[in-house]
Amino acid sequence: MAAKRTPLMAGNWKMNLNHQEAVVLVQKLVWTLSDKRHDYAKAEVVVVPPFTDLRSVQTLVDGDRLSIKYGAQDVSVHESGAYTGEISAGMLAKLGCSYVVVGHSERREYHAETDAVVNTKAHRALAAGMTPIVCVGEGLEVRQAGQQVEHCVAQVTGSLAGFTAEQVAGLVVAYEPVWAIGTGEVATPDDAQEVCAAIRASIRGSLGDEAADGVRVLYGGSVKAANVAGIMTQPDVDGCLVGGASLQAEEFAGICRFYDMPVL
Ligand SMILES: O=C[C@H](O)COP(=O)(O)O
Repeated sequence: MAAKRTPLMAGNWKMNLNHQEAVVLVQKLVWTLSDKRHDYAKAEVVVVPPFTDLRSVQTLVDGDRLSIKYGAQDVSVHESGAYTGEISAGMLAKLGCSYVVVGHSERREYHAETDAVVNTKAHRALAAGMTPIVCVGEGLEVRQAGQQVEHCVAQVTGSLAGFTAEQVAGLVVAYEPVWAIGTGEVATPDDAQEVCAAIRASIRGSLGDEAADGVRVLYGGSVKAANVAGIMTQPDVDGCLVGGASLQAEEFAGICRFYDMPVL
């Protein structure tokens, strides 16, 4: 019998909102979810603010015993030392982060992160007690050549190297087609399912049922409250990694409550 995977809705704020704005957004989000009687068993809710906001978010979440979790957008490949500007996994764990996004396409594109770098970051996060959200996804040219499955499976294989089946069962992989990020161009539910299913199948092939049935595979790319329900009907999509729409409390709360949204 396959493990039941709790859906996960993670809001990646990217380089938006200072620490004061972060507190306001988290308060609004939690209030909206509570007003709508959000069932956290139906969707885990995570915010992923910039590093500079994390202490304020931690204070709010801990002080008010909020049910949401939070994470970081990146982590250093190094454990500690003379690496100016870097943030270590230990520092993020100390701030109470549950998750760390690694290998986002914007890091791969603007900071030339390879699968090997992403793999090291994922290991750093897990070793510090946090769950990596390992991002993969194809650009437009790859999609037009019909190579999206091979491309994403290769990224997953490289990015998850060295993890055991038991570890992978607790990880999160996010499929984000680059052509759908911030463009308003959302992949169809079938597009999302095709690649998410292929990722799970490849994990099943290499690490077995425990890893494949446990790992949560998210979709990301122009997700909104209006289109989330259709995406979430797909059997291999376990949640969403949301960018722009996570900056608005009402909109992100609607995404978290995908189970009450109409399938359009
Ligand atoms: O991390 C989030 C993704 O890049 C999606 O961003 P978006 O929802 O603004 O398209």
